[in-house]
Amino acid sequence: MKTILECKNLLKRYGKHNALINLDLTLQENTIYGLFGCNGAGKTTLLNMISGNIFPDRGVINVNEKRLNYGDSSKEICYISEKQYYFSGVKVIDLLELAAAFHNRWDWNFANQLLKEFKLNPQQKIGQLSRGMKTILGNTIGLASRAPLTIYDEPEIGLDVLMREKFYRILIDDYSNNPRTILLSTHLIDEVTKVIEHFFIIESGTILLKDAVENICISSHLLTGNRTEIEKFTSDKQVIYQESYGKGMLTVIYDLLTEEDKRRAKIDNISVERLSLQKFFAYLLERRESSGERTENSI
Ligand SMILES: Nc1ncnc2c1ncn2[C@@H]1O[C@H](COP(=O)(O)OP(=O)(O)OP(=O)(O)O)[C@@H](O)[C@H]1O
Repeated sequence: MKTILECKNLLKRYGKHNALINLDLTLQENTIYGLFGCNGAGKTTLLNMISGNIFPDRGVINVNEKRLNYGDSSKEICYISEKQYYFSGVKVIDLLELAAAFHNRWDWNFANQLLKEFKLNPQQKIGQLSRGMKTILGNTIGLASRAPLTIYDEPEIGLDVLMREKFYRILIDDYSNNPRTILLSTHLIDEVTKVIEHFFIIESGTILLKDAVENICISSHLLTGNRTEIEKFTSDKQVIYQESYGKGMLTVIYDLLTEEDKRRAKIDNISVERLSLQKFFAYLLERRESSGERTENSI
């Protein structure tokens, strides 16, 4: 598979604070990715950098093997951020025309279909749209651009659950007919688990974990039971989180369990549960928070 985006050793400093440090990220063609991280982890800084809005203090960004230089914004990328400011006096149709002029693969038929589907009036001024409708407008541009790399920063802001489901359904349908690379940065991890194929977790400005969603589904387990039994059981496993209560223990592992492991767990009275990606993420970061592994990245 071809690489569409490569970020190498990115550093971005704001004063003494490193918003990004030693950050490497590679995205392949025709894949949907999730980007997750706590508030202030560096997601928006990274996405702004990829889309050329800010420039790294160090490191390299290549889009389709072409280096992104200072001041460049790649036509291969459509970046939709709900934190972006749209001129309030501009009409919906004017913004779509601007986007259409920039993106070579723009599809007007699809854009008009989306306006109807989302009940967006093309003649309405952006300043008159509700918070959710502004998000829908951004999401519509991202979809109709059909850009080789489409990046959404929190595409769910202001949307009710039905609208979020509708957006993700349309995204998947359109992606299956028009494959491209999509990067979704969101806090609603469970909602995108069915949409994304791979994910990245960013913490304190660097990538903490990357994997296929499928691997998390089969490898993340929550074990509860007697402390001594759990400690024995997990001695050869990758432990993500551990918490004792009385004689009991709760442990999260990131490992495949064999049939023999499952038999042993049953005999030792250890309960085994699969974890959702969102829960796994919460335990992973909770451990780092409580053990002090999570630090302020300053050099
Ligand atoms: N313009 C700026 N000036 C100074 N510090 C900044 C600036 N932009 C971001 N930061 C800092 O960089 C760090 C990363 O911020 P960023 O907005 O990338 O996080 P995020 O992961 O997108 O967070 P959230 O989920 O809350 O949107 C934070 O500590 C933030 O305070």
